[in-house]
Amino acid sequence: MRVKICGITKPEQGNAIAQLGATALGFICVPSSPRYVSREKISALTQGLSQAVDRIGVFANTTVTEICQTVITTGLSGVQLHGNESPDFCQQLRHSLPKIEIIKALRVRTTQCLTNSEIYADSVDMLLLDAYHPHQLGGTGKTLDWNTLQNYKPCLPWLLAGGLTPDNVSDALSLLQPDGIDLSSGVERSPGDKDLDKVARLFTNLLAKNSF
Ligand SMILES: O=C(O)c1ccccc1NCC(=O)[C@H](O)[C@H](O)COP(=O)(O)O
Repeated sequence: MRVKICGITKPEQGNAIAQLGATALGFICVPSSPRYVSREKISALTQGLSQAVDRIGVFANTTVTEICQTVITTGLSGVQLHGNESPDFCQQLRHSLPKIEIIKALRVRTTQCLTNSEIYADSVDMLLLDAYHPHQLGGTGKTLDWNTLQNYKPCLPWLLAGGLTPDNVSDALSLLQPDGIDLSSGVERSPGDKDLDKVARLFTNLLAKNSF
């Protein structure tokens, strides 16, 4: 199972989290986020990382040009679209960056969002389900209603996000079988400052559940 830890801002924490077992690290490229990192910062954060670890840039409601420039200057391996990007936008991006993984995040407000996820079938590689918050795009610590996701069988691989912590991840994975999980605030001391003890506990709990 993929384990993505998002909102990395410190090189020593990114390296330690990769060593603990994360298969992907996420870098927030949304300027309004407290976890925002510039292109220069992303390059510094990814410099010593093993090539086996995916480097995902998280964008929201920006342009294809901005995303392409960031990917090219930093060497990101994937892009997560966390705003209101349409399938058409995702297609344009895929055309411009054919070798880059594209993850479309859906902030699930109603079960209709889950049905609508099919519209991305031909334009992205993976979906990420996150909790909806009226004023924040991501990193909210809010959980989804896992019960409503029990019959969710999307056409694409998917990541479960939203309020996951070392303590609740086993419960989530008892109910759901995502292709991976994504955590941010549940393994932090404060926004952008990851707590390595919490990350270690996450992997211990995943191993105990045979999910990793
Ligand atoms: O984390 C942010 O600050 C953020 C800001 C703007 C867009 C997306 C953002 N995060 C995206 C993520 O992938 C988070 O990991 C995801 O929302 C889950 O966060 P959490 O509920 O804190 O685990």
